[in-house]
Amino acid sequence: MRQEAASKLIKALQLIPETMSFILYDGFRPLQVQSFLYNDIKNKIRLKFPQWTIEQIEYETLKYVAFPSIENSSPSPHLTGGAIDLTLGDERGYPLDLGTAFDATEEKSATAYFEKHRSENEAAHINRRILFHCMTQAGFQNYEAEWWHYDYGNRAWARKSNKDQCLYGPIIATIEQNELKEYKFR
Ligand SMILES: C[C@@H](N)C(=O)N[C@H](C)C(=O)O
Repeated sequence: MRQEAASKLIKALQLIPETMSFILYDGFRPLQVQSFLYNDIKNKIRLKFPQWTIEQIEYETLKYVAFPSIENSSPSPHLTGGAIDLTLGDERGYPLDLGTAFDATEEKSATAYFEKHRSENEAAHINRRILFHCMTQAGFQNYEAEWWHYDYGNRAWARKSNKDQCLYGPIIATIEQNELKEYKFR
């Protein structure tokens, strides 16, 4: 992650109850990884809804994964180093119940789902609130379709925080044989 975004994450970690921990999934992603995820999730949605049109499949895909882009004007959030996917763990680092699996492409993944369906899963309702309040208090913005996705400094963050400008553009990384060879900030 970018340095300031990482500092904000440490701040959020200091706000969660002592009996909890953070489990980090994805921070910065190079374009190849974003492209892989985009195609993978699109295929899964195609298999789940074989009767859907291409437009419906693309619409649903874009709910759960950003279009892979290194354009200065519209980089995918994870390509900026300002996005983080995470969940809460217990004190030994075992994941707590947040209501769905990470990356589940379903209605229940929406952060506020349990606000209206509290009785379905009281623990997930409380855990999502804890994650949300600690992350937003530290300066992150949540992506409403995914309880695990938070942004700092990128375009999504700037838009939701009413800032005129974002802090981070894309990070252009060269990957060879699954290793990061070189990167530059934009
Ligand atoms: C794929 C999922 N973990 C994710 O990161 N989704 C958001 C929308 C993204 O791709 O930026």
